[in-house]
Amino acid sequence: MVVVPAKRLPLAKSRLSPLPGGLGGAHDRLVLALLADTVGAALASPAVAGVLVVTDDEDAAAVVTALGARTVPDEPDAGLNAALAHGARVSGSPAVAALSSDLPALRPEELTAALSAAGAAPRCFVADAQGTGTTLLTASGSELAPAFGTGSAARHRAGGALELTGPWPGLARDVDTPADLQAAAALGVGPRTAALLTAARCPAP
Ligand SMILES: Nc1nc2c(ncn2[C@@H]2O[C@H](COP(=O)(O)OP(=O)(O)OP(=O)(O)O)[C@@H](O)[C@H]2O)c(=O)[nH]1
Ligand SMILES: C=C(OP(=O)(O)O)C(=O)O
Repeated sequence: MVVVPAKRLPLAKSRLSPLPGGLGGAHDRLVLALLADTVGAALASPAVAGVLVVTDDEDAAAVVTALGARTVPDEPDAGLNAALAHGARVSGSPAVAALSSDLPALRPEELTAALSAAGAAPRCFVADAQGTGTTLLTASGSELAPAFGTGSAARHRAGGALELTGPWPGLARDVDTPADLQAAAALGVGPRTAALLTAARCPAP
């Protein structure tokens, strides 16, 4: 089971503001598109039994539910790691993966390969493109013990999780800033993010 966290849209991804060019004013729609493309790619991986999104945002919940994910309220309301631990508990699954919700360039094959590689150890993680953050943390027969946040790769490493590396540029490419969004677009993003970027380049008359 893959657990994906999502804050309320207006509060999430504050580093993405101000958005460039034609994307101005589209913050919530962009955050939702990033989430939906991430969840869509995860659901398309045959290695994924299901996706559970931990969120209190009704719009986000409606969109990911339509894609085939389950949702659960962020009952702890105590930050990202509490939300992930809650999702892992609620999932009831012995094999859980926490996946960042801002990976619009994620390809199902990348996640399939990373989850397969994760069989090598009880806890594994994939670092973000900068090498300092984490985009995927897996646990099988072990507590997830998420330690996401700035510098999380070092914490997950120090906590005994095995670092996985592979040809997974979309899995590593999290989007925190407008420059990250450009880098993701260069890799190729999922349909919802792509539609927003296209509309921003070619505004309706
Ligand atoms: N359910 C839930 N999700 C969270 C929480 N905090 C962060 N997230 C989600 O976790 C993901 C990664 O978190 P960050 O990259 O730190 O995101 P952020 O706090 O929205 O971003 P900034 O405001 O730019 O720092 C984002 O998609 C958030 O929506 C939380 O308390 N609960
Ligand atoms: C939440 C994390 O980072 P960011 O704030 O870059 O998304 C992380 O990498 O653990």
